[in-house]
Amino acid sequence: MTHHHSNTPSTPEDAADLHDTRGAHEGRDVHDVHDVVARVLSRTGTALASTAAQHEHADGYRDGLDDGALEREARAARRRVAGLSTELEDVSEVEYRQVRLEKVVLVGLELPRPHGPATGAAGVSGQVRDTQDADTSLRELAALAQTAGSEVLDALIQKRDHPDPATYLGSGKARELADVVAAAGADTVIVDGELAPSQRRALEDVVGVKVVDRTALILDIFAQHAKSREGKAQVELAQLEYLLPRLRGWGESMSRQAGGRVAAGQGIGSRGPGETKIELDRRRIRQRMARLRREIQAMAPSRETKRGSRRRGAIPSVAIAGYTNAGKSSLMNRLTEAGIMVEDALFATLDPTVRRAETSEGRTYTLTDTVGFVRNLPHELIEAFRSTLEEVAGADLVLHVVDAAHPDPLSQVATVRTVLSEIPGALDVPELIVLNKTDLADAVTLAALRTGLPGAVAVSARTGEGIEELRARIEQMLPHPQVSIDVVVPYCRGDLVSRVHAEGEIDTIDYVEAGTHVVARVGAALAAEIEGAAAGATVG
Ligand SMILES: Nc1nc2c(ncn2[C@@H]2O[C@H](COP(=O)(O)OP(=O)(O)OP(=O)(O)O)[C@@H](O)[C@H]2O)c(=O)[nH]1
Ligand SMILES: [Mg+2]
Repeated sequence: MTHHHSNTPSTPEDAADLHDTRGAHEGRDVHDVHDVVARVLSRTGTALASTAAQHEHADGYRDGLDDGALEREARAARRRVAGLSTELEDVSEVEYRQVRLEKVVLVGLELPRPHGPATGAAGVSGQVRDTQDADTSLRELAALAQTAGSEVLDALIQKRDHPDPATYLGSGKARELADVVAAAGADTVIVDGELAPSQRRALEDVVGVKVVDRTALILDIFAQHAKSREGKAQVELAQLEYLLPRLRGWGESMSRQAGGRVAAGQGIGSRGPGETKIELDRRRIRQRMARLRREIQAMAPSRETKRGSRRRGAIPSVAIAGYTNAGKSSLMNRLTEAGIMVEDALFATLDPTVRRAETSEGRTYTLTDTVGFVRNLPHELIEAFRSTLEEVAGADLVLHVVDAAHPDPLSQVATVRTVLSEIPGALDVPELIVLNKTDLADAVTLAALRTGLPGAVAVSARTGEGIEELRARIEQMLPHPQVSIDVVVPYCRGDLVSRVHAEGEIDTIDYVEAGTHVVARVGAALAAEIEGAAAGATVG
């Protein structure tokens, strides 16, 4: 991948370039909207109903097989089959913006840091940081594109103060991009940012191939990876949310068309005043979104119940969070010996997985793997995945996994914290930073990270290095059971003694005639149960 760096500032001609090119698109857009909206809305059922069968099927085979291997195989197959589309992928086709199996050219802007000095006197170090940042971001975009199944042919970065309102890139750079695209034989351009519908159209006009933005790319990956009913519904909701304002863009041209019809004496009274086809579509999409929201909400209670029962049983919960590809699933596998899919791809995990694990003292806790975070995570997705992300807010401890071998781990940490700050309560949960991939990270970087992130534990999920220390730190940081008991549990209630071993902290244990004499600290619920059993024994 070559980077064409350019310091060319935007020129006045960029602004002059703002000619209206919409006329050329009108026919195509109108056609697509009819097609696409019809297709979206004619789908029988939603993700919920139509994937239920597939889901049951998967459930039947779940245990005893390596989920990871099966899912990896499925994904590889999906990547090989062009045009194979599940109903969810239809939604991204709405934007005719599917990204798999395409040959792509990436383009990014190198913008001044938002909180840095505003003028050119930014200073050398500031400039260097910006260049690195643009680079890291573009490299990540390349990884995202590959994850979506496309082939990255080339990449381009332009340095600007702000995106061009008309074409995102300056017009000169856009023409350069057109040449690169033609020379490379690419069929798609992916922009490392979010494009307004008009920018996308204008840029498409210049480069002559389809243009996709970062948000659409991430949505596409999520659509490919969503597996559970809830995950699918969440992604569909996010896609419709992304689609809605873009329909409005098309709607303007369609309203003009409708206006023409009205002027020509057609269509008056056929619908309410001003009610165009697009408004009707928009309303129906909103209705569909409302239904998805209801469905997602209806799925939430089962998770609430699960969480509630864990609470009542006083089993502490630990959530794994972190940037995508940091090694969250690998760490989960290490800590639980579970077969969760690990892949060198972004967003390998979309559905929260809960497993049982034990601290160094043998205390049981639940461990939840969560969806990875990424810079500029589309807000549509944060919204749609809110209930999933709330797992983090409900946990007793967050393991924040950091890829210590990444070129810029600290900005990944900042991104993760920004996303967490959007979930009420998530920042109040105690956080343990886990510096992962120590087998790859160099010693100097690692030392710097330990200084920058005091209290962090360094591990390698791959080699197992540091895992014992991590288990010990988890033991320390989990809430400790508060109720002291000093009881004799009758031998017929061995189950209660087992629970003290799993959930509580035992000071002494010995065996007397009446039963097991336990001095320990346990949760309130277990304490009550044990007292009851002990009292019952005394009375009986
Ligand atoms: N060398 C090395 N590689 C690791 C380590 N931990 C994870 N990896 C690799 O990093 C890649 C990503 O690991 P995952 O566990 O899938 O990462 P994740 O954070 O779950 O990623 P997403 O679910 O995609 O957000 C895989 O190729 C792993 O094999 C480690 O300690 N050392
Ligand atoms: Mg994962």
